[in-house]
Amino acid sequence: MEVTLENISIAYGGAVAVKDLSIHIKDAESLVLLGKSGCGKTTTMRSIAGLETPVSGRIVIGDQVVFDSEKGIDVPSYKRQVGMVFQSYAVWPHRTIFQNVAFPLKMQKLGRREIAERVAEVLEVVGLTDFADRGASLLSGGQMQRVALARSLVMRPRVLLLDEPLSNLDARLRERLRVELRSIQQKLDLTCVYVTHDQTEALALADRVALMQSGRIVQCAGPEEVYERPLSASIADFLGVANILPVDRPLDAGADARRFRLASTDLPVECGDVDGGPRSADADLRACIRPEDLHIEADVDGTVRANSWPGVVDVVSYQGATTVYQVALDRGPSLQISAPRRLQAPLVKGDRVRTSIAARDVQVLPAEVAA
Ligand SMILES: Nc1ncnc2c1ncn2[C@@H]1O[C@H](COP(=O)(O)OP(=O)(O)OP(=O)(O)O)[C@@H](O)[C@H]1O
Repeated sequence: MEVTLENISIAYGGAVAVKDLSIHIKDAESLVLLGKSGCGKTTTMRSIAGLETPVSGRIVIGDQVVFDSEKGIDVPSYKRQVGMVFQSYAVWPHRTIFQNVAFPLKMQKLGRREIAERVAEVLEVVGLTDFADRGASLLSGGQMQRVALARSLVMRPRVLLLDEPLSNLDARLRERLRVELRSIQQKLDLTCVYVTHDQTEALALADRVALMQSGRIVQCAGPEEVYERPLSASIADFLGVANILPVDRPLDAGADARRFRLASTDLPVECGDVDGGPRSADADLRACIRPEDLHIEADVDGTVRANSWPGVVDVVSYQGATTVYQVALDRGPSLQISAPRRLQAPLVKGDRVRTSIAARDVQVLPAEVAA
């Protein structure tokens, strides 16, 4: 079922939490709202469920207008046929899994046989068929979250809203359930809106990621696009690009829009030719460099070239599959470099090294997306 938000604004007292937000979610699409705490993700999602009343705008689910500030339409939450799964499972410990999942259908006064069939169907989807008669207090966190999911799915919602549903689980379980959730969403062709501040989770679960900052969507695209081509340095930062370095234009840049130097240094840097390079009108520019794109090797000559800078190893942190180095560049900032474990002649703190990067792996971006 499609969902459309048009010019939604939501305020608490005088403070605006969501600003003139518009987005169209396609049928069977998984849209992830991603952003820092307080950016308005939950508030946006709750407005779809009818748990927040926008001050202005329009919300349409399928062909039903569920909210329209101008026409005074505000369909109550229970009539919107929207399912919700939260961080806390809200599972009743003294009931069996079957009873937990059957509860909303009982409230709808469905017949015994239909309830049994529908519960069996969703327990199979979430992989809990063999646990139907088990008391909910005996479940692990991951199983409880699956019960909560089953209880939402059993209502056959038109849209499923998930608010950080995995954040109470340990890292390994979270990874597993992430893949399971994605598989269930695709198998059932569910339209989902998923809220998280975890970028890995967002990329893994999304058909499209909507990045939010201060109540606005600042970029909305497929996970690969968002990861490979963030629109601003602050988005890149949020997506885990560890080296964000202010840059200036060199005096001799001439017509070459790809040439810069790291700010307050004489270290030249060249970026790739993505979309013709950064616009010269953008004043506050940052070079965004991923630690895994930087190359590190022992150095003897100490010369400075474009994208090839000498420095000294400050920190070595062995991390299993990779080793992370912090290198203080000569007359420049520190860089974080992640090197594959086997390709490396051992380097230790205090070693003189050269760090280099291909121009295509340097993105020069404005600090923020223009408001
Ligand atoms: N009930 C409320 N009363 C007053 N202000 C609120 C209320 N709920 C949210 N806010 C404010 O609205 C803004 C957006 O909050 P929201 O919960 O949507 O952010 P979020 O991105 O989901 O953050 P988190 O990841 O921490 O849940 C925040 O500044 C928050 O303090």
